[in-house]
Amino acid sequence: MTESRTTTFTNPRNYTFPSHRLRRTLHDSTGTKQPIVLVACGSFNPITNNHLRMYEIANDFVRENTDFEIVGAYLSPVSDEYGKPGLVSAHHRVNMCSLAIEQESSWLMVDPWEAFQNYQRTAAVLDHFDYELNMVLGGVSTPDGEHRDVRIMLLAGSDLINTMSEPGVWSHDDLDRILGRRYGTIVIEREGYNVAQATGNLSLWQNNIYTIPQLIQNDGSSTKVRLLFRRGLSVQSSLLPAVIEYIEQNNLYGWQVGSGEEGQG
Ligand SMILES: Nc1ncnc2c1ncn2[C@@H]1O[C@H](COP(=O)(O)OP(=O)(O)OP(=O)(O)O)[C@@H](O)[C@H]1O
Ligand SMILES: NC(=O)c1ccc[n+]([C@@H]2O[C@H](COP(=O)(O)O)[C@@H](O)[C@H]2O)c1
Repeated sequence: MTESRTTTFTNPRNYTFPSHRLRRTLHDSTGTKQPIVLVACGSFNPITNNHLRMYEIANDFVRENTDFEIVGAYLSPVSDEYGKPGLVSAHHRVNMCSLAIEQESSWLMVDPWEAFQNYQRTAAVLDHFDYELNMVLGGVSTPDGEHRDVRIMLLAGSDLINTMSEPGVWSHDDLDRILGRRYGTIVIEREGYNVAQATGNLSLWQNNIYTIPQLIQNDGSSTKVRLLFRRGLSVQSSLLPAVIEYIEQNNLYGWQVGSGEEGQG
């Protein structure tokens, strides 16, 4: 790769890049697979079973349809400075993500890098992963001991990719970085956001956009879960038990007059 790498980053205090579940040696012995790491950026307010399901869907898709091999996968909760109405503190959102993956997953990791500092654009987040994985850790190896750089890929729902065609939300330079040859995206169809429509204006980068139609549609969202909480209704099928317990113990998402959330959903 000839593009230059960003190498200057501000880390939160006491930050360590999580790599305990990263696979450092490829399974593939044919030499044809490209190692990739999945990174989903978002509010995770709170993390839902649908967020976790995204990784399963992507894993099946990658195995069956691509020459990629997934060596790691991360959730990257957004900074409090993102300022979305109803966003609970990064501390709670990171804790909920950690509890969820501890309980449910053997391969996902939570990276608190963007959560615990100023707002970082998604392109900068992917640059941070590229730097940590390829410059600091030195990428991964083939079974024969050959070095391979890891390709970072944004894992996203089609609603997020749809915003890439909205004027003023993403800069052309950032889109070129995220969807260019170095990175790329795996897009999971989300009800109400047809994948072809969501990616229609991004044809410049079509070779690096992998779209996955959903076999079983699921219109769940964190917004809907917050609404259920406020109304005192059951959330058992949307969240993991450890996440529900955490929310109750910390009294999150309760009805608050003037929170700006009333009536959304
Ligand atoms: N049901 C779903 N199907 C497909 N993708 C999803 C689903 N829920 C969340 N995602 C994706 O997960 C990523 C992080 O999402 P985010 O935390 O913003 O969830 P959200 O449910 O959209 O949140 P909110 O309702 O608070 O706006 C985004 O790429 C989003 O598209
Ligand atoms: N220009 C950008 O980098 C840009 C624009 C819009 C959203 N995003 C990211 O997409 C995610 C969106 O999350 P929500 O769906 O919860 O709003 C966040 O991680 C946010 O940082 C990035």
